Amino acid sequence: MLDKNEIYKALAKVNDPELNRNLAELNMIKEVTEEQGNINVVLSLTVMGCPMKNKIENDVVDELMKLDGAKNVTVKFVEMTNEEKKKLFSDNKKTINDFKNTVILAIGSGKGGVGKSTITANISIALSRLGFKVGVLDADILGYSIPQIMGIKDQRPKVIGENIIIPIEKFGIKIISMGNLVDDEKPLIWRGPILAGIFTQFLNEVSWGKLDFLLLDLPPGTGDIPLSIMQQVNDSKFIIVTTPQITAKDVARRLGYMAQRTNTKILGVIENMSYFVCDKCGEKHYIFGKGEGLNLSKELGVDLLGEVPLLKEIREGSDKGKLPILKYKEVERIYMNIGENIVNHLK
Ligand SMILES: Nc1ncnc2c1ncn2[C@@H]1O[C@H](COP(=O)(O)OP(=O)(O)OP(=O)(O)O)[C@@H](O)[C@H]1O
Repeated sequence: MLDKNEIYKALAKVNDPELNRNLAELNMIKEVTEEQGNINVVLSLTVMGCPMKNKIENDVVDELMKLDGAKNVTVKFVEMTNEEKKKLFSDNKKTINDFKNTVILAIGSGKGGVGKSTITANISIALSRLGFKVGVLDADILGYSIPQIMGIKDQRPKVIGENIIIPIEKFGIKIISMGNLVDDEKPLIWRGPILAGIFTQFLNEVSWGKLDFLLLDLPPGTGDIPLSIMQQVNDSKFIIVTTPQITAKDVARRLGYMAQRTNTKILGVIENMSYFVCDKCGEKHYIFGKGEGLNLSKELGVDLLGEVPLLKEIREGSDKGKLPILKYKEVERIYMNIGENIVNHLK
């Protein structure tokens, strides 16, 4: 006869792949019986048509068959009662994510249109290529552009029960954006507190799973929303994006000071649209000015993490939902370099 505790311990090693928590934590183990090595398990699911049913079943069989004396495993599924579902969702509401081992990088710019979302999307790929599990939270709730840039405009995240959202996955990156939840044609007219609430929901009610990096694409500006985000996310690190233009740098510096006042560590500055290399003469032209990214980093006492040139391929790739890092060698080199710099600065 097998030890029941051992069976429960083995079952606790199996995760629900969507909710990223184990079967015991989710109260999914309804019944366990065992006779002469034949183990019968009854598991309760949120919905009977759960697409992860087969995966869960296989994982349970794999784990239980590892036990000494296990001869055969049968898994049956039943559906949770409404009461059980309610309890599951309310229990998991605040605790679904554990960011203990996640570096939260807030990417902000101060001035709008300097390329913060483009940089967020491309460095998510760079970090993923370096072997990290990465999520992107588009905190620019009203002015979202991540779905367009990452080519997921027509996708919708799955919602389980009342309050667990499964992020969209593209290129191995988990992504959530308001743009995938609303009708693109209609203007959004929410004010500060509602926007802050949506951000909190994105953070707590999206099932992010185990992430090494969560990138927050902040809205432009130095107002309420970036401030409330910095206050809500303990221990986030800030990356400031600017162009070499004085006006962009001045607003970026204000954002930097705001970060410092809220005790948010600034990891570094990325200068975007630094220069343009002429197709014909091959020379660098400093269209928006020169060196202000470096100046800003010095003023804030941090490093310049990289300089991204103004490239037609970057603009075209973003407009078409085709990430330029995946298509152009030169762009790949630049963003991979920034990804490596980020990692090195965290060491
Ligand atoms: N290095 C670059 N070279 C060419 N075009 C770029 C570059 N970086 C960004 N762009 C283009 O600039 C525009 C603005 O970029 P993006 O949307 O990323 O800026 P943002 O700072 O996130 O804007 P917002 O303030 O609206 O959030 C986009 O059309 C994008 O394709």
